[in-house]
Amino acid sequence: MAGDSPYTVKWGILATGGIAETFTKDLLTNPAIRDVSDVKHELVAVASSSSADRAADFVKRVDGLSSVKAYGSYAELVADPNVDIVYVATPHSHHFQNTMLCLEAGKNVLCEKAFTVTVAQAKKLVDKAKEKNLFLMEAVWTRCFPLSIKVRELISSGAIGTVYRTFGKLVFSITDTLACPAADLSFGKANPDGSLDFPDTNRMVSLDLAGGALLDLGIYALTWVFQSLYHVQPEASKEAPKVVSAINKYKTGADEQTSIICQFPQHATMGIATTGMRVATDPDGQKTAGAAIRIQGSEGEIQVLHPAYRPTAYRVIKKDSDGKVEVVDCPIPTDPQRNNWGHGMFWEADECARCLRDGKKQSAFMPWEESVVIMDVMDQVLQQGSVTYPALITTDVYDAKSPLNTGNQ
Ligand SMILES: NC(=O)C1=CN([C@@H]2O[C@H](COP(=O)(O)OP(=O)(O)OC[C@H]3O[C@@H](n4cnc5c(N)ncnc54)[C@H](OP(=O)(O)O)[C@@H]3O)[C@@H](O)[C@H]2O)C=CC1
Ligand SMILES: O=C1OC[C@@H](O)[C@H](O)[C@H]1O
Repeated sequence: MAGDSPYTVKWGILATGGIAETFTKDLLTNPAIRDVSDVKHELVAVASSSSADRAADFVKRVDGLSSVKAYGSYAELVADPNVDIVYVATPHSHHFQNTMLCLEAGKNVLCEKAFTVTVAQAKKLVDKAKEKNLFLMEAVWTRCFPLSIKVRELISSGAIGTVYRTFGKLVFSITDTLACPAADLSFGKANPDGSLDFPDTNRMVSLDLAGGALLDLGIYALTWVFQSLYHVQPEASKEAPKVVSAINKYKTGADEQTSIICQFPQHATMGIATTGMRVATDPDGQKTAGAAIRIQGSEGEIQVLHPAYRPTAYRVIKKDSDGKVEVVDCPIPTDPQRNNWGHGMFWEADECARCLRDGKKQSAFMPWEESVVIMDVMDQVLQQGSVTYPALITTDVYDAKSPLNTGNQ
């Protein structure tokens, strides 16, 4: 239980790329900006697989304290007794090996999405966390937003009646499509010559880094399908969906456009998740294209506005609303003491802190079982679309000396 003084969690950051920086800056904001006083966060160590200098540069970039340890290997980070929990911020390809490295060393873990490359890897991580009695959570930060909590409450309280269908789409593109009239989230990433605006070695499209739309972006469309049609169901009646999907591949072999139907026959519900890097929902960047997610019930509809991964508004349209739409803004707070920084990842950090404080090994927002079921869906989709990743990143055999852990890959 919470005492008078906040429970402090000491974080270690594994990798020094884009999202590691964003997350760490959120960690360092004052919890008071989001009305939080029961937990707080301390950055104690950062590791880069490239060099200790790179880790030290990272600490400077995020304006961390000079006492923060800067390591030149992931192994040193997980051996640091001062670290309570490690945030794994490497590409998807690395998550299984890196998270295992942490768990084997006795560290609690918050691991970036997508949790793993295969469902077998996800199950092994969960088994290891159980065996070691450690906290483990897939970092689907959107689930920890007050907006998500509110939407889940609305669904559970019957605000839109019985929910039958959810549309969710997350796309990187420059053009919209007639093929998906419902929901969307997009960025302009298609070049006039037909290529995508990433080098073939970039983690978005490289098979070596488990690239592709599904694992990077489609997971958010699935997040909303699962939050609305699965998560809110009583434990006893939860059913894994039947999955029908289609994939268009990019020249690298990764999926560039993917559509998924999740059918929950016992509940008579369906979730339609689409993702891609070639079609757009928000082509003008002005959110004029409308809802990113549509959750449709017998008495009305909840629409979550673009972007699906970091939404700041939703609306409720009741069947008998007579043209009136309730629009609810949920802005992300910023910290005036830290250059008005605030991205929204602090809510998942707070959730981790509360779980650690309360001795919980998993978060109710993103339970292990749900991470595994979603990985199973994505695994099936990749198989249905014949996307094949290299053995190095699909193996579910842990290897402390894997190049994915030592940084030679
Ligand atoms: N929640 C969110 O909103 C977001 C989540 N993500 C997720 O975070 C993860 C990382 O994404 P992002 O930060 O954008 O990626 P970056 O490429 O920016 O950073 C990845 C970091 O991983 C480390 N790394 C180790 N081996 C490799 C390798 N072979 N190739 C590339 N990087 C390597 C590097 O750090 P070092 O050299 O220090 O070891 C690198 O800086 C992904 O799983 C992605 O899905 C990404 C963006 C947003
Ligand atoms: O998690 C994510 O959300 C935002 C996207 O820009 C990014 O590619 C993805 O990893």
